[in-house]
Amino acid sequence: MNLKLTTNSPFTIDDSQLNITGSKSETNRLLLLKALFPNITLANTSNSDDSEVMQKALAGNDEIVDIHHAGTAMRFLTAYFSVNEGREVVLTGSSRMQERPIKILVDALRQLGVEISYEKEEGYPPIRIKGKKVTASKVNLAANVSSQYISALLLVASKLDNGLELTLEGEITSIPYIKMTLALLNDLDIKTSFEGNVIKVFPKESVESKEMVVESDWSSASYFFSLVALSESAKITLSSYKENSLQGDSELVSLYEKMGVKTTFQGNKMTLEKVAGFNYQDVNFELNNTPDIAQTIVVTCLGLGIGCHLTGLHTLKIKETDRLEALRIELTKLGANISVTNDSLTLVKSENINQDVKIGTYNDHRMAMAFAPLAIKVPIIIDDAEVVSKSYPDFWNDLKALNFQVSEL
Ligand SMILES: O=C(O)C1=C[C@@H](OP(=O)(O)O)[C@@H](O)[C@H](O)C1
Ligand SMILES: C=C(OP(=O)(O)O)C(=O)O
Repeated sequence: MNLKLTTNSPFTIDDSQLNITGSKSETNRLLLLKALFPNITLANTSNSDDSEVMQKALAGNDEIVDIHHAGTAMRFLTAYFSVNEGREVVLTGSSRMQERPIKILVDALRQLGVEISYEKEEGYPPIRIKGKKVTASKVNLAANVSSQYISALLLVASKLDNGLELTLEGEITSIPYIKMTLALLNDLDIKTSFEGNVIKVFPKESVESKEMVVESDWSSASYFFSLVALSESAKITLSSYKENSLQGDSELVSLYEKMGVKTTFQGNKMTLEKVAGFNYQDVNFELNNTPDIAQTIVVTCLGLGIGCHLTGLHTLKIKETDRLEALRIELTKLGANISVTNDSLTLVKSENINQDVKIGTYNDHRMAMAFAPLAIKVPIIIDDAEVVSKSYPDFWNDLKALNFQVSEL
């Protein structure tokens, strides 16, 4: 489905309200923890495809489990099935998922005595897992490729007889996601420690019954930070968000202050407002902690006519697509002067943006959503627009509610 996006000009948003679905990251952690500790209950869970496949995989008893494009489901379930004694599964995914490396996690689980083999290519899904009782408790693994390998081990650790001690090697990437995992374990009174490059999780047979309420998704909120930044004037209130969030992408507040967006909090509501008369300057951001908002930010900069230099982007090439290359190709189509390296991106400021460009989305929900706010500046076409359902199924309806004209081509 191709969608053409346009807006009135100048584009203004009066005091609009939106309720955003639960965090995909928090939800997929809590779905696994609920499988280990069935007496916890969950509220405000994500309605994303990724959480749906996670839920289905945990509820089923299939010999072949297909998690499609869901990276956290692939990684977290690899650990889950590994410690599920007596269960043998083949864990697979989309063709792109079969290009996203999992060797670091498989090697770590093999250190713990788990039997895992590759069905196709060495180092990549699909993998065959023979679950076993794990008594080993020490493991080393590289921490500079994906934090999800670490979170996967941490999530199952408390159910191991002797807990788990992880020694992380190299620079630790996407740290806020590791901290999110530990915070959720701590919420369930599971004892952990994180000192230097060593993380410990202590054994815990059972937890107190408790309702775990998922905060709405900050990565999904990023598209409204961009939309407010690009508007003539705008005020949008989003729920339900916390000022002190477990999600690293809450850094959006300070990042978008530098692009003319003021954020205030009241209870579980977050209000974004365009700052009138803002003095825009080129921006330089280090995004090692917040990789998922890189696409949002660079498109905002293009729309504002400012330059940007973004670093800490080394994980982008192994996500839903090679996001650096996808950005370079699609921004070039819009007339942008863009260059990328293995871990950075530079946009030279420009006033001109080509209109009616068809944006390729590469099976990547964030390519579709990051480029959508640019319709405030020029008419734009989004190819394969359904991809948004990976994390935010209601995205196009929410844009329509903000007076975007969204028409199917
Ligand atoms: O743990 C998580 O929920 C996630 C971790 C990040 O991946 P990396 O750790 O591979 O950067 C992020 O990109 C992804 O959207 C969700
Ligand atoms: C990279 C992402 O998710 P995953 O790694 O879970 O596929 C994302 O949502 O941007």
